[in-house]
Amino acid sequence: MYKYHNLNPISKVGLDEFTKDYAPVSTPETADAILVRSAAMHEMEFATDLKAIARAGAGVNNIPLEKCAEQGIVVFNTPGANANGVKELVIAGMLLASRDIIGGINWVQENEEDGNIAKDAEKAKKAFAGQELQGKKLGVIGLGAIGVLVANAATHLGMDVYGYDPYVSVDSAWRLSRSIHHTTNVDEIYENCDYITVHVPALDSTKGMIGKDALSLMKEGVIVLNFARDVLVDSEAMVDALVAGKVKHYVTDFPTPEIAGVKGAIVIPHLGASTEESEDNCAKMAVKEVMDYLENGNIRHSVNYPDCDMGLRGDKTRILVLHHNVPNMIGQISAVLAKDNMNIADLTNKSKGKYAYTMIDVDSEVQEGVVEELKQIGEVLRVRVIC
Ligand SMILES: NC(=O)C1=CN([C@@H]2O[C@H](COP(=O)(O)OP(=O)(O)OC[C@H]3O[C@@H](n4cnc5c(N)ncnc54)[C@H](O)[C@@H]3O)[C@@H](O)[C@H]2O)C=CC1
Ligand SMILES: O=C(O)C(=O)COP(=O)(O)O
Repeated sequence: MYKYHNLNPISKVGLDEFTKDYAPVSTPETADAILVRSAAMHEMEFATDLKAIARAGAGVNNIPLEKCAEQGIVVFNTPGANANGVKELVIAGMLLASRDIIGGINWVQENEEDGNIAKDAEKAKKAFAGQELQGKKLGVIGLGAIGVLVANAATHLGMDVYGYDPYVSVDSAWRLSRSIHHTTNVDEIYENCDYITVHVPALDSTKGMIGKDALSLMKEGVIVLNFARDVLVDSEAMVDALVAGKVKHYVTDFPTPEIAGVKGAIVIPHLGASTEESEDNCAKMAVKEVMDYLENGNIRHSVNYPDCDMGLRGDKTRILVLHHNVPNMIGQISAVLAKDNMNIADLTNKSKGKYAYTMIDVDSEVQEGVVEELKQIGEVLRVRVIC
């Protein structure tokens, strides 16, 4: 029986994918796998039983990826599974920043007792007029699962869309509408666009990317949208730009004490992926990833180990070795197996950055002594045998 622990509430539709071989546990200490959304895991200590963490979502900045890799814990995410939910809220964010929908609705609520409200609304409405999206320039920074959907949708609203992503994947490039202008210089977006939306992960290289310098290049009255992570935008610089009117609206999905309440900021409490569909999609994908890893050792959509797939285990014994990506690992691993006269039926080795993964199917049982010898190989981080 495998055990899993939910660190955040996870959609039941996803959890229903677990077979009868899986049981939830109320604390993470005995879990084989943890399912998580945005809960902060950086301060957590991980028990030795823990083999996998699945982020039901995209951003993994709440998880200590390297610490997990060093402990042989594979971290998964669910790329694209909540992208449509975010895309729709970004479009809503653009509309909220373009028309004073919030001001108008507030006016109606404040005047709900007014028996003459229909007539008074016609007089009041000029205070809430706005602009249209059609014909405006939109810059999309980061053309991954979300950025591509936002860019394509915006073209259907009649926007003139510019995309920037120096690491764009082939898949994303294929999905991108041909009418989107590809730019290789992000400054072009800052200088020319009326709306700028950021869809990059929070990395050391992206933190603070929308700071004083970027803001100074932008057009007067620009609208900036951030549905990716708070740290991408330098709060102090953004508050100054809002106060000065340089940025007309900053629409963000990430409330912080610095930004909440600042005039011109439209702040949403991290609702991008909070739709039934996104929650179900993410949970289903996360559960499937966990089951395939625990039962077959296959890794798909990991963010700290290479993807590696040998299909269903069948009647073979499968040895899984998580190790550093250094020379002579396969030689040392197969030498241990050869010493014990074990026949390798199939072997796959993949690497990703500092880490690598070797999957081996053997025809015979694996003795405990062999597992111990494999663990003794320097640079091996974890050995698991499924039989
Ligand atoms: N508000 C919400 O509820 C949600 C927020 N997110 C956030 O949005 C981010 C993006 O999500 P996805 O599109 O699903 O991820 P993704 O991994 O599909 O796309 C990210 C893209 O950013 C690009 N990129 C990386 N560094 C860049 C840079 N310096 N400049 C330009 N492009 C760069 C990558 O090449 C990739 O194409 C996530 O990392 C997460 O932080 C994701 C889902 C929900
Ligand atoms: O998937 C992401 O990166 C998100 O930001 C969504 O977060 P959530 O699962 O709604 O806590």
